[in-house]
Amino acid sequence: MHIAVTGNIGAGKTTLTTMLSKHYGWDAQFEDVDHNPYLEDFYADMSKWSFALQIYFLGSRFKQVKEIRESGKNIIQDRTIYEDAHIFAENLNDMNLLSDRDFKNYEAVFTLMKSFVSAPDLLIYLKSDVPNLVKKIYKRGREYEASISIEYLSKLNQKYEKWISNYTEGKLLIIEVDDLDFVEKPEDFGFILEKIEAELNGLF
Ligand SMILES: Nc1ncnc2c1ncn2[C@@H]1O[C@H](COP(=O)(O)OP(=O)(O)O)[C@@H](O)[C@H]1O
Ligand SMILES: Nc1ncnc2c1ncn2[C@H]1C[C@H](O)[C@@H](COP(=O)(O)O)O1
Repeated sequence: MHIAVTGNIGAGKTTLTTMLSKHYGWDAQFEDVDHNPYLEDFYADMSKWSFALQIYFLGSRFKQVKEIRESGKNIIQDRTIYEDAHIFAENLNDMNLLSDRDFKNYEAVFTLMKSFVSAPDLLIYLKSDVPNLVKKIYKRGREYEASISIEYLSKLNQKYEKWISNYTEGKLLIIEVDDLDFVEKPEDFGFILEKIEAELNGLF
């Protein structure tokens, strides 16, 4: 079984992925953030580094897709390859931080890769509003993310809403996380587990 957790920066994907992986004993796959050679430079100068960063994330996410296909294990994945293309790359192009020429080049590679990608059995979307995202990004305290603007987060949120409302590739569970503290409150984590198990009824 392949479950993926999706959502904007700071929504709680990594935290929930870690908790679910421990709870169910599933393998977890995380984004390449700490060893990412472009992320810090990207936040310092988005226009200069956007193409290099997108290609890097695309490659690392495709490697994960391949591992998921080959492992035959139950896996929970922190963010999907779809988000790189439909949320981040598209938004950078809209904001003129990724040129049309580079975006077309990127899309051609993504389209090729997509034919090898299977959708997760369940996609869990952590929906959050921008003030809460800002709070959580601040709480996490990665220095290079201090430059993330409200405008950038809002545009990403709009892209998420559009993408999720058209998502038909597999089962989808939307969880509004702003009033949930699944880190400190076991009952909030229990609420999420109940929702997941209802969606996966029969597969457990
Ligand atoms: N529901 C929640 N309640 C309380 N704190 C949370 C919640 N979700 C995430 N956090 C905290 O917010 C920060 C960002 O969460 P993280 O899992 O890194 O988000 P993401 O992977 O989506 O960017 C972390 O410090 C995490 O502990
Ligand atoms: N495809 C991407 N383009 C730009 N930035 C990205 C992409 N994928 C992830 N990121 C950034 C956003 C955050 O700063 C870090 C980690 O993501 P998070 O949502 O906090 O798990 O990488």
